[in-house]
Amino acid sequence: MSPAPHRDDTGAPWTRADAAGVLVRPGPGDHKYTRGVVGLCTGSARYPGAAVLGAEAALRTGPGMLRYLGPAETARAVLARRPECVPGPGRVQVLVLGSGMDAAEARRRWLGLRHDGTRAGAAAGPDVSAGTDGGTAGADAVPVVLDAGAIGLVGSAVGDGHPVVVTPHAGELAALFAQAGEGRFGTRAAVEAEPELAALTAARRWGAVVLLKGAATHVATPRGRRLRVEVGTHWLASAGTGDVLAGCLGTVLASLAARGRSDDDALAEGAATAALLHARAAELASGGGPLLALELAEALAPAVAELLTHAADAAPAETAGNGRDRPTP
Ligand SMILES: NC(=O)C1=CN([C@@H]2O[C@H](COP(=O)(O)OP(=O)(O)OC[C@H]3O[C@@H](n4cnc5c(N)ncnc54)[C@H](OP(=O)(O)O)[C@@H]3O)[C@@H](O)[C@H]2O)[C@@H](O)CC1
Ligand SMILES: Nc1ncnc2c1ncn2[C@@H]1O[C@H](COP(=O)(O)OP(=O)(O)O)[C@@H](O)[C@H]1O
Repeated sequence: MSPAPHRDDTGAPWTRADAAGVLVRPGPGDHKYTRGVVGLCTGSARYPGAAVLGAEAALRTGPGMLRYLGPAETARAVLARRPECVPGPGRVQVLVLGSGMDAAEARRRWLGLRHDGTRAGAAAGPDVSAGTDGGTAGADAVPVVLDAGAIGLVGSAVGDGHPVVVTPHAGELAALFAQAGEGRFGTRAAVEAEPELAALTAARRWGAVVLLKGAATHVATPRGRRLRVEVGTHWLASAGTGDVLAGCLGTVLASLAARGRSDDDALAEGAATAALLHARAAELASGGGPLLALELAEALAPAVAELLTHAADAAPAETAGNGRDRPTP
């Protein structure tokens, strides 16, 4: 007999109160390294804009630090827009890989990160193998967000012991299934017809948390937990907004990892929280009309502020008992 469903097992909407429990306001005891460092390995000569969008989004969501781990020419574009970004290797709490690159380039970058990280650690490489305590690959491997060109690396990253969130749109998830020879969800139409089931099937198949993008966002874990985030506005359906989501997600997960939370439930809650921030930022940036992806990224900061204010104002009963950290006032 299957266990009785708990509240989230039905794919219930992830609410502002739920999301508010995931974010924290920095306190007097914090410094940049207690708040979470995001590593972005995104963008390419073909798609430098994706790196800029992801960096803007990660920074506007409020990390302690953002490291950019891509090639020099793309780093120049990122730094021209955001001098706050720190280029080059160093310890990170989360790695975001793949936005704005094809599968071959994502694989090359992934192999390079693994090689540097395992061989020389934080001093010489981006150190994707070591967690907050500088441990070795396996239990301490940092959480990884796999987007766009990197989605096909999910088996490799999970196999290496990384907690993984993979962020496909319907076409990318269909391609992943098709490459694995699994026909049921091998077309975009099939994924779009049953998005929640497709996300859940993928989460179980690959042992990763899946965030399936679309008109609604579906998050699923390998153990069957499902969360759903409704869109703020359909103006969000434009090029580059997925790159923004990946950056935002990196920061939310880095904050959780810095607090010692990178289990699948934490990743799923972080993913749903990033989707909710993204949806709210879209409403703020759109104001009822078209939005640009860069403006969407900028609107993440007020979306975070709004959520933290909501958390501070919420009655204790609204967030008590859900097992999550309460934000510090
Ligand atoms: N600013 C930046 O740097 C940005 C960079 N970006 C980066 O680009 C990379 C690729 O991302 P993506 O999701 O677009 O690619 P992908 O999954 O291969 O989808 C291709 C599918 O689309 C379809 N298709 C194409 N044109 C179509 C049309 N006119 N009308 C209808 N269908 C059309 C096409 O169908 P087909 O032509 O084959 O029938 C195929 O199925 C990725 O790395 C991402 O991060 C983006 O985030 C944007 C901002
Ligand atoms: N019809 C829609 N209404 C609202 N949001 C949408 C719709 N279609 C897609 N989105 C959202 O827009 C974003 C697009 O991401 P993605 O497809 O990766 O685009 P890109 O690769 O161009 O950045 C996702 O967050 C997705 O959930």
